[in-house]
Amino acid sequence: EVFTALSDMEGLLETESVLINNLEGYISAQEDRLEYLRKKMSEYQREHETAGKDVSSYLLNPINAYLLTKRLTTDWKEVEQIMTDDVGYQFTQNVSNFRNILKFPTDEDLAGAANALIRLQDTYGMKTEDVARGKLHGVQFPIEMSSEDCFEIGRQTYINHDFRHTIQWMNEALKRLENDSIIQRSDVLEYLAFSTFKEGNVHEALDMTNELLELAPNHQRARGNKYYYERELQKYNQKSQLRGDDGSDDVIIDDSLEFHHISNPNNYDLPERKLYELACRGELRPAENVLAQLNCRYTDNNVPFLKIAPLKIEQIYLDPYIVIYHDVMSDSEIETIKSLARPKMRRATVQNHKTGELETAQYRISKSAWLKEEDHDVVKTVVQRIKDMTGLSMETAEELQIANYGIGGHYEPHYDFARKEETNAFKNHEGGNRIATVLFYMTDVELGGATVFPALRTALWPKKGAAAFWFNLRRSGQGDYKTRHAACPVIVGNKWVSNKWIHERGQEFIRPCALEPDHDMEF
Ligand SMILES: O=C(O)CCC(=O)C(=O)O
Ligand SMILES: [Fe+2]
Repeated sequence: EVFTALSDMEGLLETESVLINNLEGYISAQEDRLEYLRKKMSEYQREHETAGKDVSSYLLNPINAYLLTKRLTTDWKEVEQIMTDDVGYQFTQNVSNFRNILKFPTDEDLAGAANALIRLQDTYGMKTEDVARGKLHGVQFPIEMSSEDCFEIGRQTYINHDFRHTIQWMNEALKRLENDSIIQRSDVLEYLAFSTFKEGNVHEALDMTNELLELAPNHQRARGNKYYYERELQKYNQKSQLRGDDGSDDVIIDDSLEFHHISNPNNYDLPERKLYELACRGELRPAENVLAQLNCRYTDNNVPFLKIAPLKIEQIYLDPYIVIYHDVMSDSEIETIKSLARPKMRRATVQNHKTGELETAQYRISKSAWLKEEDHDVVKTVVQRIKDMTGLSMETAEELQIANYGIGGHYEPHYDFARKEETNAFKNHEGGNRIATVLFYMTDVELGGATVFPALRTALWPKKGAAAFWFNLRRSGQGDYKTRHAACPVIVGNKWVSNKWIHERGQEFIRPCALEPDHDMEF
């Protein structure tokens, strides 16, 4: 699939330009053909008119007699031939050939891309109307979706049984419907009515179905539905008469409600999902007393090389310890790493908690690749730099992982360390658990795509050349549950990151563990 990484979607524009050229060729072949027929027609018309002025004398001339006969035999056969000629054949043949040599998205890609839009809408609380008008998270882009575009998203959410979004998108499709639209008002109404019913509003579903039946009186499914909705309403009314109310209020789902429901960011008891969303939107910050202790500084870690170019460290959080190192990967290193990774990129997998198997999942959408130090000197240099930055041993660290996120690409809240209950935990990894994570940002991201720590109310915004570093384990060796973090969906931009997971073994004398469990010392 191509939708999981932006780097893979670039080829699609090339495909499109080839298809446009082919269509252009087809149209001009058709035009040539019509042009030829039009010329023939006026010739015949002219002759025919001349003949019609004086029929008998026209035919008295043997040449005219011959020409008329010829027109009605060979000439008309030729016209017939041209009319039945399959000009399209060569061009459709071309398209079949393109399918073998050019990159095409699949139905799965279409579903993935539509789901990505819905995910963005939910995470960032964007109104359907705004998205359809090209307004994303407050930024206006020169895009206007057509009725068909909205209908297609609605169809996708319908397939996913997501009736709430189906209603929203079908309503947008309805608003945009024009006389020359490919889809019919009745098509939209059918989806809209059924989803409205599924969301509990039977009255409205019935009204829509009646409207649909006015447009298409013989619509069999609509007739069936109408009967069904009426029966449902009857049953409901009978029940409410028994209860003694007037039965006129069925459940109304107001989809505008969710957008007016604003979580108060100062509420410290929000569920993780809300914290995650607010952090992704840039609406959360740590408490003042946490922020007050932070600083930015230069350090050389006593590494000779860093004395010349000291590290710029920005503290983000103290417990757990999270920092950003600025300017630790150069543009040329980034380019080299991207080109080494590109041919190896595969859809990112996650480990199944129970079976330990690697599998793809909706909650992690990106493509990734692994690079070894032997692959290129630049990888070796970068790993050495991580060692200098962190002072930690790279002996038991994993290879460098490179990831690219597509539109809507994300990684929902997770821990980088393995938990005790996990079957195939890194506990079995000879290097022990993942003590720390280094995450290099290899691009800026125009909109969205932050790395967030919901429990810490903290968001890190991708900045090309910078790297985030945090400890996943407490000094006791126990996993630090406050390090749960996520990659927010990318709204606009191409997010490339690379990370190095550093393991416990080899760090014993560098970051000694505390004697008492969970009693943390200053780092
Ligand atoms: O890409 C990000 O911002 C975070 C990625 C991450 O957490 C991971 O790959 O484990
Ligand atoms: Fe992670």
